[in-house]
Order: sequence, then structure tokens, then C-alpha cells
Amino acid sequence: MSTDPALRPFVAIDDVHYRYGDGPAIVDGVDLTVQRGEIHCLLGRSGCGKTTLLKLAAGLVLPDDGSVSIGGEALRQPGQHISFVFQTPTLLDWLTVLDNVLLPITLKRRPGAGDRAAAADLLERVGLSDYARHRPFELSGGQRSRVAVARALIGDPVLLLLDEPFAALDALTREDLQDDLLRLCTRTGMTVLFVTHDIAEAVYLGDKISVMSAGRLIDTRDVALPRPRHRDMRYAPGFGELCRQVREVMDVAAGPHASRRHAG
Ligand SMILES: Nc1ncnc2c1ncn2[C@@H]1O[C@H](COP(=O)(O)OP(=O)(O)OP(=O)(O)O)[C@@H](O)[C@H]1O
Repeated sequence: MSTDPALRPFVAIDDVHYRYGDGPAIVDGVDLTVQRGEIHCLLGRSGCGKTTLLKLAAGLVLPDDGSVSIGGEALRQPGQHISFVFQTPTLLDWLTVLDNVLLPITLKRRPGAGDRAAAADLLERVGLSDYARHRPFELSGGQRSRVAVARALIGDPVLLLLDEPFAALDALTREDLQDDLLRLCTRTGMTVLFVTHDIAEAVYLGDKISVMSAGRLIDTRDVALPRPRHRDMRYAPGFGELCRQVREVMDVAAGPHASRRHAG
């Protein structure tokens, strides 16, 4: 690995192994690097270990073997400036939307006027200024997901980890949120590791895509699409071809039956 800090990957997951208790290996020798400012999408079938790898990247669980480092520092506990967005937006119904966004601050100290202004600014950026005083149960699923993204960004995290954050949403709302996320990433230059089952989502969002299967990374590739991404790109022939190539990798990982089904 390079000794020049500018060239060193921001996230370095190095030969990481993890099992829950005495169970089987769930993460089985994974090497993954993410450069600063990169959006790296992690694809894989259900149960292959994606969430566990994300928890390792957050320091929520520690590797049995191998190492995780963020910004050149070995991670030995939950990372201070790492935010996690879960599939279900875990908002507190008794707090207002604004107070939900402020929650990560409130858990550490009393929020000040600057914190409130930052939360209001984030709500504006996700299109929810008019909902600051609402309670989460008054919002749609897409709006709740937007609040969860805004909450993850309070305190300017250096690394954003997202675990299928838009999976429960309808296709059009999901596309809107993908565009919101890309805008926020461009503005902040944040580094992102994004877990999804959805190949088109990974291709649209990612600078790179890694495919995971049975605890291992079986493929990592660059996404050869220009930035900024635009929704019309989804209908360009090159986009479909990229999706097809990734699908092929996933089918090969799933064995000959999946490949035959895909072939028709
Ligand atoms: N806390 C836990 N204790 C024991 N086993 C667990 C625990 N969490 C996950 N597992 C097991 O680890 C394996 C991988 O789970 P993980 O959630 O990492 O997969 P995933 O790829 O994110 O799946 P999905 O796409 O369905 O969310 C599964 O077999 C799961 O049952």
C-alpha cells in the first residue's frame, strides 16, 4: 500500500474475517478499498454478508482476523465520524422531524443554534423544510427515508454507510432519493459505501461496484459512466450493458442454474 497519505485508500479493509460466535465464516477474507470521495456500491444476494461487512466498516463489530482502517487509522471501536443509514429509517415518533435530524448531536450534548441551523439546512437540501415540525408518523415512506439521510449527515461525517436505504420505496421515489443522495455527495465530497440488491441502483450511483458472494468479494469494477449522473442515463444502451455485465457476475456466483435461467 502507498506511503503517500494522498494516495492511500480512505477505507482499507484488509483480509478481514468475521463469524458470529461459533458459527460459520460470514466475512471470509475480504479485501476492499474505497478512495476518498468515492461512492462504492456493494451488491450481493441475500445473506451473503453485506450488512456484516458494513458493520465491520463502521467499527460496530471488530474483525476476528485482518484489519479495517479509516483515513489511515485502525478502527478499534465505533467510528466517531461514520454515519450509518439502515433499511428502515428508525425515527423516533415522539420527536419532531427537526429533532430527529438533531438526534446524533443531542445524544452527545445540548444542541445549539448552529446545530439547529445545520439541521434546518439539511432538511432544506432533502426537500423537507415544510415538515420540520411534523412527527415522523405524519410522513410518507420516502419522506421518512429523506429524514434518515439528513440525520446521517448532521455533524459532517467523513464516511457514510448505507444499508439498502431505499429498498422499501416505490421505484420512482427511489430514483428521486438516488438523485438527492448524488447531489449531497457532490456537495460534501463524502466517501460512501452503499449496500444494495438492485443492480441498476448500484450502476447509477457507484464509481465502483463490488459483488459479494458467500462472504467473499468476487468482483470489483469501475462504472464507466460520466459524472454528474442524470436520470436519462438509465435509458442509454451503455447503462443496460453495464447492468447485464454485473448480473452475469452475480449469476456465475450463484451457480449454473441461475446462469441458465438468465440465458433464457
Ligand atoms: N447477529 C447475528 N448473529 C448470528 N448470525 C447473524 C447475525 N447477523 C447476521 N447473521 C448471519 O450472517 C449471515 C449474513 O448476514 P448479513 O445480514 O450480513 O447478510 P446480507 O448480505 O446483508 O443479507 P440481506 O441482503 O438479506 O440483508 C446470515 O446467514 C445471517 O443469518
